[in-house]
Amino acid sequence: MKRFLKVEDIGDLNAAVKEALSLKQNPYAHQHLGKNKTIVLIFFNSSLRTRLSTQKAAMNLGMNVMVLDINKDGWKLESELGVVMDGDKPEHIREAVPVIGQYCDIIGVRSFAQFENKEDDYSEKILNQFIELSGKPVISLESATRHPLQSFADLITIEEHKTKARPKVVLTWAPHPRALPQAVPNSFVEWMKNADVEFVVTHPKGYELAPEFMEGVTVEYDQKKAFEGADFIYAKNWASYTEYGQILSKDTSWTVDEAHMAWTNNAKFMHCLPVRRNMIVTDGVIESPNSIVIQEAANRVFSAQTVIKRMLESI
Ligand SMILES: NCCC[C@H](NC(=O)CCC(=O)O)C(=O)O
Ligand SMILES: NC(=O)OP(=O)(O)O
Repeated sequence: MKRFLKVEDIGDLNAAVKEALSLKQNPYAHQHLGKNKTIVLIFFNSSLRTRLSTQKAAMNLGMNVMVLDINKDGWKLESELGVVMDGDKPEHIREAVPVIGQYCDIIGVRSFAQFENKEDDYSEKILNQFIELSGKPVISLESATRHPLQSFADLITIEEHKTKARPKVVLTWAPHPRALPQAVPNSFVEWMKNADVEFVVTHPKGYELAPEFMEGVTVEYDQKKAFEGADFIYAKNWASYTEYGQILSKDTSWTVDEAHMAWTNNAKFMHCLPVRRNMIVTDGVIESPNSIVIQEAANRVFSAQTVIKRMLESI
């Protein structure tokens, strides 16, 4: 595997989940695979889970791990061509990325949507420069449009907790004080479309996700109808795609509380975290026995470990 940016990169989903669950059973079975191999994790944005779980995954495989918070500890990077660099950015991404490539065997990069320009975000301007210029396999640690390690962990978690062959999974928008990227919902849609689940997305009007992700996906604007019969509720906020990066609603009637969960088929509650309590979800729901957010975060190690293992096997 040369890159992990989207669902197609992992191939057969059942095989991938099986491999992840086998690594979960025996995390150190391949600890010699990564000997004398180095992974560099570059963060343009904050992280708790992705940083720690990806480090842990690489360490389980015996790799050396280097992590750089590029905005805090590196030089601020210019990414435009033709700029006279007389401002606050001392280094160009076109030198920085090939240099990073000299120091490692695999690169992970986190670079969120910046909401300045929809085309720049949706063309994955930053991530693509890592692919183009590093000369090394690249793993997305959440890009402008996708968060595939999260969605892979979500799928593993659904597989572990489902009580029927084809569960109903509902992605629900929920309110938030800030404008958040569409990466997590886009990716979740992409993975659920390819999984054996009944999948419904619910959100207020104006929060339609990009058509390239939503083709063939059921949208139910009535949140109660969407929740009826659900086995998994996956909550997430995102800012508007059509009115790019705008907050159109902070309607707290969309907050997932006990009354919402009562509409479901005793559904499990999921969220990628970090989550703002009593905006996205109430204390009661996230602390209830049906909340599987910690198990979901735990599976981040095994989604990452599956991907890194496959990359090491193909180096
Ligand atoms: N990696 C998981 C989610 C990361 C990011 N959340 C955030 O930025 C939350 C920040 C806040 O709550 O202020 C997102 O939605 O894409
Ligand atoms: N879920 C997730 O990616 O968390 P972090 O942003 O903390 O890495």
